[in-house]
Amino acid sequence: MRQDDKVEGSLSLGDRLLALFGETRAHAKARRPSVWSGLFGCLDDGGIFNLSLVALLSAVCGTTVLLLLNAEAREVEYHGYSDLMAFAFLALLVVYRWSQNYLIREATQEIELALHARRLATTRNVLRLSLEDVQTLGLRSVIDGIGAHYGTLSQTLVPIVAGAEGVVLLVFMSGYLVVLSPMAAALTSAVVVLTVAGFLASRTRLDEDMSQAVRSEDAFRELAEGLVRGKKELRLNPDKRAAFQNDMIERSEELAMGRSNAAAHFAAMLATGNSASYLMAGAVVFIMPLITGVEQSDISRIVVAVIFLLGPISSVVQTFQQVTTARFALAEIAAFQDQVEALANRHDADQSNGRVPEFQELRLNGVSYTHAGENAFSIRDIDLTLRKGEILFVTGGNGSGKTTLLRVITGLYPHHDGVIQMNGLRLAQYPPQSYRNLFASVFSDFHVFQHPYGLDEAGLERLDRWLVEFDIRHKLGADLRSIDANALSTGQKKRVGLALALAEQRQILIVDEWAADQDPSTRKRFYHEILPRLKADGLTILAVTHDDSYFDCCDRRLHMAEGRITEDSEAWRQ
Ligand SMILES: Nc1ncnc2c1ncn2[C@@H]1O[C@H](COP(=O)(O)OP(=O)(O)OP(=O)(O)O)[C@@H](O)[C@H]1O
Repeated sequence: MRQDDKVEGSLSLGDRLLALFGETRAHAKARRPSVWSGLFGCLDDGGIFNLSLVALLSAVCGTTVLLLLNAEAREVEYHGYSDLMAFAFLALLVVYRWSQNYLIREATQEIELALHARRLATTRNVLRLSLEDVQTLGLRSVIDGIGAHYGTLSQTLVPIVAGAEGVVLLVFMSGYLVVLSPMAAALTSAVVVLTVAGFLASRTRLDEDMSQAVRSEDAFRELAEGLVRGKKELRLNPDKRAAFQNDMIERSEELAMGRSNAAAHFAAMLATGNSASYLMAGAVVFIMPLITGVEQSDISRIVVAVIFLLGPISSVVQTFQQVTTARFALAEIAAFQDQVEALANRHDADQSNGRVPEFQELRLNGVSYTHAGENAFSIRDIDLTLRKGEILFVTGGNGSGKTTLLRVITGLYPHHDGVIQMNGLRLAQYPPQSYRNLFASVFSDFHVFQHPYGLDEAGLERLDRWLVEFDIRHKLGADLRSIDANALSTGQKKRVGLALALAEQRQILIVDEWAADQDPSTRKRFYHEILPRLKADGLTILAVTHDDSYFDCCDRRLHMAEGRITEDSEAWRQ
């Protein structure tokens, strides 16, 4: 089933079940139903109604098993063993098992599908975001927002659904207890009410503990990443290693404290809830006969009923922890979803893959862009013209703004000021996809995906040819639909990156210090053979380079310093 269609449309059963968790998403409240309207709204589509019927069936079976056991225990004394009762008992057990299994399976499946739809919608929105928005969100927040929090939530689903079923069972068994002994029923209700009240009273503290634990986890995860990424530096320098280890110990302690504070709260609740349950059974045996003069045979039946109640009570108490965890994860998911949605709606309404124009000329007049943050770096007053078939080099010192300029030109960053014209037509601040379709790029922080997305059979053939050309084909498997870039050196990976970019057959090629990691002969071939050949094929090339011995291999060179173009020189071939 495709969930995409459900995302914007009516609420699915899973969404309605999630609403029962208590949706905390601010603007979602307008769209989503309250717990009760969510519940009753479901009666229309039969979803929750069906699940409620199965939960009732399960509770009726569970209670009847208890009733039957109590009745049979008394009958055996007078009339002996009954085949019919034994058969009824087994039949009830079978139905009980089926209904419980069905309820948990169906409910968790529906919720997982709803979560899948949300994850999909958020992923879609993240794909719509501009590069600067994704950089603002940060890698970890994206990974958590579409991954980790969903994992946490998923782990709580089975216990929560089982707990919900426990609540229904509890109600039915309590009803039976009322019939047996109103006094015992009152004791049971008192225990349940006190446990729930205790949980609700400490919920704010629990939420704070959870937030603290999550913050500590984030900090620890960052360190754990450093443990792998910075392995070389740590391995070579014992002082660095010791200081890093101390930091890890501190963070780990913080994490342990955060987690154990939350666990301590739950433990106290669990222990109190369980002890109170046993106290309740004790009161039935030791105190009730003194107060009410109840008969011994009735006491036995009440005790059996109370013992049967202990299971659901304990399961409901344990569910509190899961519900808190689930609500927390859901709130984090919703907050991220809202943040991404707001960013995605702010601009870039263009989602079309529009017709790619025939590139003739790109002109920038007084263009500027400023990075986010305090004292952020800007590129300013950029004037440049790029014509079809040109090779344009951008040079300049580290941090002079070359990469930033390339990202503005490609539309990855919006231009904050000035005018960009393509073939004489002014571009919007966030240029449309049809414009971005002009470019293929190998930025210095490029990524090689596991699969060459976007390449059809003809594209794969082109990729194959370029890989052979760059003498890297033999390092990849026979089937280019799967690429393992982890086994490649930095220079080799860049060759694969360039081959992938060229296989896309775009009109403008952007390369950011591509040759920096290549051996001298490959570098020479790149500047003296590959670039001229691409130019001859009609490609326009925009390259950032520090290779001053090859500065003559372009048609024009722009030099940048402190975010401005300080030189724009033609005819470097003279
Ligand atoms: N995402 C970002 N957020 C904030 N500042 C940034 C960001 N990316 C780059 N900068 C800043 O912008 C400035 C220019 O960076 P840029 O990468 O454009 O320089 P560059 O000329 O390509 O440098 P290099 O030759 O070292 O690659 C730097 O001071 C950098 O710190």
